[in-house]
Amino acid sequence: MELKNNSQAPHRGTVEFVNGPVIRASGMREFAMREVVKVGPKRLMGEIIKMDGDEATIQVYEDTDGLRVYEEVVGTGEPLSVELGPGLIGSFFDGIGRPLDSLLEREGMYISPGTSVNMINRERLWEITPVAKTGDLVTGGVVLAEAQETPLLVHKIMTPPGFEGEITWIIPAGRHHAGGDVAKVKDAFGREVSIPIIQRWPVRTPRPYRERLLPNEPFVTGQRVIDGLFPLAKGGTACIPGGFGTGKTVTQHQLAKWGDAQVVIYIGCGERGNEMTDVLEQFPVLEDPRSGRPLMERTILIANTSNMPVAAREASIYTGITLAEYFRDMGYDVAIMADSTSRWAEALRELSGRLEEIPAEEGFPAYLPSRLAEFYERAGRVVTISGENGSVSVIGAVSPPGGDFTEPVTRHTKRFIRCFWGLDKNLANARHYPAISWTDSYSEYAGELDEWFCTNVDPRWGEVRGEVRNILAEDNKIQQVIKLVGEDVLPDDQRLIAFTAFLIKNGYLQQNSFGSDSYSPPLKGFEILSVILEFHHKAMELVRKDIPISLIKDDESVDAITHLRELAADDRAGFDNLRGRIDTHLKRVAAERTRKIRGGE
Ligand SMILES: Nc1ncnc2c1ncn2[C@@H]1O[C@H](COP(=O)(O)OP(=O)(O)OP(=O)(O)O)[C@@H](O)[C@H]1O
Repeated sequence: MELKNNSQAPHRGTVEFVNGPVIRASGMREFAMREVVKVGPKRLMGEIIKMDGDEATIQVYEDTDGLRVYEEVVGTGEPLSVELGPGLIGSFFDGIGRPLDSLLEREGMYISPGTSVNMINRERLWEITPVAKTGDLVTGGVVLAEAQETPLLVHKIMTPPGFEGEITWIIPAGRHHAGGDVAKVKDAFGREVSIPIIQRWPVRTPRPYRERLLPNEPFVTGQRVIDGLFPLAKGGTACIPGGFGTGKTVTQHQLAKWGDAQVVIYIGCGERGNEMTDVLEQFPVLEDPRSGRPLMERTILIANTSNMPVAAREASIYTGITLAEYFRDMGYDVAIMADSTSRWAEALRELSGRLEEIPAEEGFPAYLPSRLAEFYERAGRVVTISGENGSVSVIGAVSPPGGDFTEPVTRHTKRFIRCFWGLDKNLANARHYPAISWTDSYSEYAGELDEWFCTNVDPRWGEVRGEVRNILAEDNKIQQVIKLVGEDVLPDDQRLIAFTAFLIKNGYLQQNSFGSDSYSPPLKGFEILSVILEFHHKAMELVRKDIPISLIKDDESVDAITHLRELAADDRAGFDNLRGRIDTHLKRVAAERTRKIRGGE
């Protein structure tokens, strides 16, 4: 992936023009498109984004204040790359992969321009166990050795993609520095090549895989509205658009904590300075609920510091997704969350303005959709080049100004994602959490995932899901009528639909992230819905026999439906007990009615 031979003397050019994070330089004929360069005496990091003869346009990832024309631009011979190896998990990086934890320690909250530091600490010792042995023939992606990176994750040190040869030396079991080699391999030309533990990969190039798999396994989140109505597949794409304070961050945290992934990559793109501090403060205290250990033991954070120029924010999502693909290649399920992609798109807009490009809608560049596609298209469940199954699921929050889902970032994002969890301001105002709208949201995976849920949860999964959606859609129309003429004029069958929808909303869709209901396994959600639907079917029979809805609703057993979520998923006796009480109540109502009719009342 090298752009040129590093042993050559670096190319040099001259700054001609500075416009914030965008500069133009001359004498650049020898440089390569997308090459990383160091600019000026502070050696600010930049990337060539346009070449025109002898001139190049460079986006600089650091503050260009004080930079002057005629200062030097020096090539590095490399595209923008990340380091891959043990030591990534639990770290905080900035958008271009500089480790914030060690920078914060060294430089404080405001990192000086030109500060360079390795992404992975070379000196750190790891207990490494070889997996391959001398004489093995290896190809790209083969696991050579393993290190217990954190109590929650084994790091697999692999051969780089595209590699082939015979192992002539393998690291012995024991404690080794991350900066060393893991193996030596004789390649097809008989040359002995060392494979380092820490490898590099250019962030804008997707890592290769063997085959894409169908998205037919769910990314179980433990959030009922998602798993039950708008499920995400492993390797799928989702977006969470929502206005200010509607619950994007809480939802992303829930997915990070409970989502079906061994590795979480969280990209915080904040506008306000304190948003980044929030991310850096909130994440380390989050607990992995399944193991009781810190969530950071399977998480990497990428936070864009408020004092970093927009270009670094633009790069952050590529840095994040490359790290995700690396762990996918080890055979892990990885979830990547970007909060919020609107701030990332604003970075694109600002850069485009500086480049004096002709703006498209609302000032965003015309290539906004293709950039969004580049990000979301790197999601997927795949067979890796070494034959393992791994996945990268991508979940992007969007913050549309004023909660308007027709603005360009939300609209274009919708073209590339298959799961849309729209947050509704009215629900958030009514403190219905998660405020995921059941009318605006959709999942294009639901059909493909039904089979998995039918096999692994209950054979009636698809049927129940369909009926619940119908009731909610019907209720939507009924609510419009109620708004106009009130509930009293509605026929009882419609009032029952509205009541069942109320039970679904309050007993199933609402889920408090901060209590014991924070994680709801699919089986529990299914049990709740089946109790609600059983009640609905029996109640509808009574309504058809002209039994007033007021009698049907009026019982403690019916009220108790909205408390079913307090039961544990495997509390079969608890669910059956309520089923029994509802049944007794409805039978009693029917019997009383029959007695009254016989008695001529
Ligand atoms: N699932 C939930 N359960 C309980 N409370 C919730 C839930 N979702 C959101 N909230 C409440 O809503 C508040 C705002 O949520 P959050 O900070 O996630 O919104 P946001 O959309 O990220 O806001 P911003 O636009 O400022 O980034 C939270 O502090 C919390 O009180």
